[in-house]
Parts: sequence; C-alpha cells; structure tokens
Amino acid sequence: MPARSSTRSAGRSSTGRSTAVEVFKFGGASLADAAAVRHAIDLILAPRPTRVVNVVSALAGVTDALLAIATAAREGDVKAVDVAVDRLHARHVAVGNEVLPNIRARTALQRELDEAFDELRMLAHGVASLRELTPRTRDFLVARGEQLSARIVVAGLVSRKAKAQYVEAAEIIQTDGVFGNAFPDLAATDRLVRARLRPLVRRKVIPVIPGFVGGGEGGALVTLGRGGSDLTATVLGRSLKAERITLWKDVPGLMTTDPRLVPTARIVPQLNVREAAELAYYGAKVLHPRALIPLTRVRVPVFVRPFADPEAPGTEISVRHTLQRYPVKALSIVRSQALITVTGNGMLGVPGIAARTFAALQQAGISVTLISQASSEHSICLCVPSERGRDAKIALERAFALELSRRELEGMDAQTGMATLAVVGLGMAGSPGIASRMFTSLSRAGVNIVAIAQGSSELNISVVIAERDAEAAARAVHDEFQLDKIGGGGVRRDDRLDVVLLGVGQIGRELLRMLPRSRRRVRPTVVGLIDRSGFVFEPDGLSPRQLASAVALKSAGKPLASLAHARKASASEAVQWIATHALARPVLVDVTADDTLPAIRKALAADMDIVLANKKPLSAPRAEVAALRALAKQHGARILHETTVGAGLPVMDSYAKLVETGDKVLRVEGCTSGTLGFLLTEIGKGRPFSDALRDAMARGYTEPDPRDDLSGMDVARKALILARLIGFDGDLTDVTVESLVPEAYRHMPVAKFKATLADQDKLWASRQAAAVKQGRALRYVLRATPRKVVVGLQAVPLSHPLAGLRGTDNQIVFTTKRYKEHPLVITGPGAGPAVTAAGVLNDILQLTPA
Ligand SMILES: NC(=O)C1=CN([C@@H]2O[C@H](COP(=O)(O)OP(=O)(O)OC[C@H]3O[C@@H](n4cnc5c(N)ncnc54)[C@H](O)[C@@H]3O)[C@@H](O)[C@H]2O)C=CC1
Ligand SMILES: N[C@@H](CC=O)C(=O)O
Repeated sequence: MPARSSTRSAGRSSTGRSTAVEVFKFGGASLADAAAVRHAIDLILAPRPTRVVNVVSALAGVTDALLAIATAAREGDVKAVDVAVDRLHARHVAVGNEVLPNIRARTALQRELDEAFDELRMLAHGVASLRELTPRTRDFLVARGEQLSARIVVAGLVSRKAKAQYVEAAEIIQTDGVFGNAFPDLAATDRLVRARLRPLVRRKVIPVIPGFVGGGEGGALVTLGRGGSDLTATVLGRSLKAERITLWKDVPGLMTTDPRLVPTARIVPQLNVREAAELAYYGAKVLHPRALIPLTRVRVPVFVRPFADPEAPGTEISVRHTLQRYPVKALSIVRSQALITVTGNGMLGVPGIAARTFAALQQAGISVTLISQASSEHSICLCVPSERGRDAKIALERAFALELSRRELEGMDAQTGMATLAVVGLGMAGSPGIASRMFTSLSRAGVNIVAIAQGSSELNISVVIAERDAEAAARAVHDEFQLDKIGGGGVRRDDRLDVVLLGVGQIGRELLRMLPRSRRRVRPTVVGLIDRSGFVFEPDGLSPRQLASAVALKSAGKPLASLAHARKASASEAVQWIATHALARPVLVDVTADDTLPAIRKALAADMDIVLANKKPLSAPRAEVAALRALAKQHGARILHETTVGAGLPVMDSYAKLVETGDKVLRVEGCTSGTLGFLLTEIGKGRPFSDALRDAMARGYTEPDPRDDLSGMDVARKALILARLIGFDGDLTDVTVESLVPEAYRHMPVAKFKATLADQDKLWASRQAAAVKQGRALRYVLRATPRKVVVGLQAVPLSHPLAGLRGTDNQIVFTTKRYKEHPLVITGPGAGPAVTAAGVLNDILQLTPA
C-alpha cells in the first residue's frame, strides 16, 4: 500500500519524541503452521516508522481442540483427554522446532511448552474426576491456545535478535468478568496499558499478547467470545491511540458479500465503522461483532488485510465515508433462520406485548436476529436461529397462554428454512428509492419477501426470505447495486468516465487543459494523476483547482508527491491502489515515455481501458505485447493508441477501417517523425541544426530525450507498431535503423548532449549540402512490410511526394489490396502538444457512451 504520512502518536517517549504505534493482530487461520509463524515474524520485523504491538490468536484449529478436551474432561473421558493433549503438545513443539533455528532456543521453548501442557493435562484430569466443568475452568483451559502461540511467536522474534516480550493479557485487558463472553473494561484497560504496555513500547520492546483473553474478578482468566482476538486488538489500539490496527486475516478484506454465494463479490476498499459493525452483526464472519465497539469514539482506523498477500490493501474501516456513489456497500445473508410470528387483534394498542415477547425469549436464552412489527400492531415477526425456532414458539406460547386462551392472540407461528438478507450502507440515509430498488430486484429474481425490517438509522434494510432463495436473492441485490464494481473495475455507468492520467508532462498537461472543453454528453472526469514521484487521487474527480495546482506544479518541474494529499508510490502501486476504488468506466491514459508495462498490466487486471501516447508498451518484445493483449481480452478492456503513430492523424483509425471492411494492408511507408521533419525543413532553409533542434524541443515536438528522435528509435517504434499490425513477427531489434546521432554523443547524459548541440551543426549542414547538390531533399523514411522493417535517412527527388512535406508534417502511405495502384495517403502535422493531446482525447472519447 502506498505510504501516507500520519501524525497520530501514542504518547511521548522519555526523550520527548512521539512514539507512533500500530497494532497487529494475527488470526488463527493465518497462523496455521511454522511457515505461517515465520511469515508473521517477517511482517512484524519489516522496517516501518511505527512500533508494533502484536496480538496473536491460537494456531489454526487449536481453540476447537481445547474445547473438545474440555468436553471430554467433563464427560470423564481421560483417555480422549490424553490423546488430544498429546497431539496438541506435539503440534506446538513441531511448530516451535521449525520456527527456531538453534537447539538452545528450541530447548528453552520446549521447556515452556512441556510445563504448559503438563498443567493443562492436570487440570483436565481434575475436571474429569469431578465431571464438572465450570465456566471459569473452561475459560482457563481454552485461553491456553493463544498463550502458547504467543510464546512461540516471542521465541521466534527473539531468535531473530529482536527485543520481544510475552505480555500476559490478563494483566492488561481488564473485563467485566463474564466467563466465555467477557467485555473489556475500557477505562481500567487504559490505565494498565499506560502503566505496563507503553513503557515497553517506549523501550523499543516488541510486545506479543495473547488475544481473546482478559482478566476477570480476582485475577481470573476470562475469554472474550469466539473471534475475540479482534476485540483484544481494537481495545489495545484504542488505549494506545495507535496509528492503525491491522487485522491480518485469511481473507482479502471485507467483501461486498460472501463470494461463495456471489462469485463477483469484491473487496470493499473502505467502510465506515458503523457500516462494518452492522455487517459484522448481520453475519459477515470476517469481523468479531463487538470488535468495533471500543472504536466508536476513537478515530483509530482498522485495516483488514490478507496475511498471504501483505502488499494488498484489504479494507480500511474508519470514520471516513467514501464510495458515496454506492448507497449500498455490502450485503450479508444469515441462513438457517426461523421466522416467528405473533398475530392477533389483542395486540392492538396494548402496551407491553413486545416487551413480554422479548423477555420470554431472553429467559429462554434465545437471541433474536431481526424484528419487524406492522404499524397496525396486528403482528410481530422476529427471526431466531432455526434450531431454536421450536423453543421460541413454546416460550412465547407459555408467556401468552392467557391471551391465547382468550383468543386475543391468534397464535404463534414458527416457519423454519428461512434466511435474512441485509443490505448495509451509510449512503442509504436520505437516498430515496433504495428499498424499492432492492425489492424490485428481488421480485425480478422471483424471490418472495416474507418480512421486512429497517432501522431508523437507515443504515440497513433487512428482509426475510426462504433459505432456498438465498443465492438468487444475493445475486440479484448485488447486481442491482453494482457491488461487483466496488474495489476496482469499471462501473458501466452512462454518466461518467474516469480518467487516470499517467504522466503529467507536455502532452498530459495539454490534455488536462483540453478535457473540460470536450463536447460529449459524458465529459471525462480526471480522478487520478500519477508521475514518477507518486499520485493524487480523488474518487469523485479532482476539482478544477486541484488540477490547476497540479499543472502549475508540474510545469515548474516539481514532483506530484509535493502536493498536499499526494501519496508516494511507483506508477504500478498507484494504479493498483486506485483500482481498488469504485470507478466508472476507468481508463488509464499513459502519456509518459517510459517502460510502463507493469502499471498497464495492473490497470488491465482491474478492468481498466488503456489509452497510449507512449510507444514503448506496444514496441516491447512481442511475447510481452501478446500477453498484454491477451490480458486486455480477458478483462474485456480496450487498448487505444492512435497517437503512437502520427500524433493526431487518423492512422490507426484508417488502418482499422481498411481491415474491418476486408482489405489487406501490404506495406506501409512514409515519414512519421515530426521532429525530423521540422529539423530537415529548417536546415533546408539554412538554419543551423542546434538552433532548429532547440526550437523543436521548445515547441514540444521531441521526445523527452531528443536523441530518441535523432537516433531513429522513435520512428523505429512507430514502424514496429505499424508493421506488427500487418503481420511482422519481429521485435525492435529486428528493425533496421539508421541513427543520425554520432557515436560519441549517443551515451552521454542528456543535459550534456543538449549543451553540445552546436558541435553537430557542420555535420548536418554538409548532409544538407550533399542532398542539394543532387537536387534532392532529405527525409527520414520508414518502410514496413510483413517481412522487413527499415527506417533511415533518404535523399528523395524533389518531385517525390515526401519532398513536399513541411515542418512537422507526417505522411503515412498504406498500400493495400484495394489501394494498390493509388495508395491511401494520410498527411498532416504529426507532432506537438496540441495535435497529440487532441488525438489522445479522441481515443478517450471513443470509450465514452455516445
Ligand atoms: N510530443 C509529441 O508531439 C508526441 C508525443 N507522444 C508521446 O507522448 C508521450 C509524452 O510526451 P511528452 O508529454 O512530450 O513527455 P514529457 O517528458 O513532457 O512528459 C512525460 C511525463 O511522464 C512522467 N513519467 C515518466 N516516466 C514515468 C513513470 N514511469 N511513471 C509515471 N510518470 C512518468 C514524467 O514525470 C513526465 O511528467 C511520449 O511517450 C511521446 O512519445 C506521442 C505523439 C506525439
Ligand atoms: N517526437 C515525436 C513525437 C510524436 O510521436 C516526433 O517528433 O514525431
């Protein structure tokens, strides 16, 4: 992820400097084996400006194994306990041995593990003798998983010469003491973090804390509920006022929905804390539902990132509200629900019916996932997990026995085989028509809605549907709100086309000036600017003011990264970052003169179209170009490059029209260098080479290094692009090129070359004189056939059409099956910012809807 400077700090160090902290949490599914533990250690030790406090879950599957040991113990099955303890013990030792490089470290860790498992076995045997498993003992047993993985991670860090320390969670995270589902006492935890954790961080110690565990009354160990390590991380992040909290998970981020249900589900790049909390509550398994509670008043962003791909940005959860063009950002489905309906006229105007309903369910220990009441008060609907449907019905019948006997209530109905579908998004508030779009899409998919609920916060709308319809419903709603476009890819909307400009040089700046004047129903919106230093990006479009200051800055030769809100990144990092946002028909416009293939590949992979003025990507080795075209095809993206030959002249367009109508181009000839055309015209008038070239540079005709023009390489690239169209199967190295740069000037720094131009004046004057003597004109000519490509200087008779070219005029001559005796000729200015930017703009406009 591209770096962005940050100012939050976790307090002052003894030296008075601020100590910026971030919290890492490694999930159990990530910590599967020794390789994974080593990977976690690499991530912790990677250089960064912040200090890292680490929270670890148990190794994958260990919590379940510990729960099974607790159950076996309660049932008195000592044999099963021993087998399971031995297995877990051996697994931890094996992981430790693989992680640690030397015997001494291994022996020390093994001693700790032996002690821990002896204690575990003793405790489980005690439970087995008594056949009683108290919630306190259960928590004590289960907490061992996190404690052990933390010990292994610490040992691994120490073996890599890091100053790491195991920190007992119960000594830091204070809770309300509820066994099995404790919630942190935030104020008490703040105090302990200040007293015990911060000093370690200031001393540059790397703390490793078992997640999921806290301290209860009298120092008892308690657990925070399944997935509670997320909560440990957010509580610590809050108390430490961390820069950020990163939850390393085995998923790529928070998705628009479960990808097993909807294969086009995407990663949501950013969610507001309220949206993420809502999603977690409505069954998105990635996040612990209570994990975000500590952050409601504290602005610490949380990143859910893939452990397997640490470069990927994942999902940011913060107080920001971005992606505003998506009123709905995600949807979740909770399966296996029972819909309980309480119906009857006796409910009308009678206070307390709802209260008694929920009290009855609470007493039966049944959690309610959705509530809906018709305003007529004739019925209350609620959802509970399917397996509790019968219990819920019985509990309610008992609670309302009197009303039922008097027929004030008609009855209780429990309908199993249901699912709830909830759509979530802050943008729903105040956007009319969201519910109607949702219901219409469901109706189109043939899905019957059984009940509806919407909170007054308008953060979500939930519907109850038959479970068998869950997949069709999820797909329909996902499609309706275009959620497959969140997190990259082009939203095929009719009213926008988002431009990401790679290169803000002469052509780029001219294009930015021209874009607002384009006359199409859909005017392209510039959302991103990228140069070598970094990028600026605004998903809703950079404002005219932002664009003007970027143009002014670049004209003054300064890097984009010096702008406020800019991020430092390479071009491909920038494209990757930008592509994780929801864009409308995004197009990457490459107006650099660099090897930009990596950035272009990233863009294509994110379904972006490409417009090139840069010739290098298409004159790369043929295998790379073929792969690029294949990638474009795979993603349904287009690569347009009219200006790579002839600037604004319709060269590619004419070629396409010829072949589309069944013609075959046999050869292409002509002059395609504006710079050389201008130079030779001016020298022909008696102007010195150095003077004419400086003028060409000032007018924006030349490549950034004018030797690209003088050496013939720029023409060779154009020739190769044309030749490949007509079947030439070679590379740039197969093009015969005549260079006009004397050997001594070919490799010197460009600045020195520009400073010594006058040295070549005589050489050019004599070339010109020789041509005049023969009654000819000098022209730099290309000739391309499917078998051969040659570019070089020629003295053409004055009667030759090429001799008539003036200034930057290019001429491209297509000899085709149809245009054989009289070839098709395209002539006109072939260089300069205005004509080139206009050509680029034409390509962009081709991508807009008519
Ligand atoms: N000048 C002309 O008449 C024509 C130019 N072209 C092509 O247009 C392209 C741009 O030309 P100019 O604007 O004159 O060049 P320029 O040198 O003025 O601008 C190039 C810009 O690209 C940026 N850049 C270079 N490498 C980059 C990278 N790796 N990542 C991000 N940004 C990078 C530079 O910082 C600079 O701002 C060239 O490829 C040229 O061949 C095509 C047709 C005509
Ligand atoms: N430098 C090039 C610009 C267009 O491609 C030229 O002079 O033709």
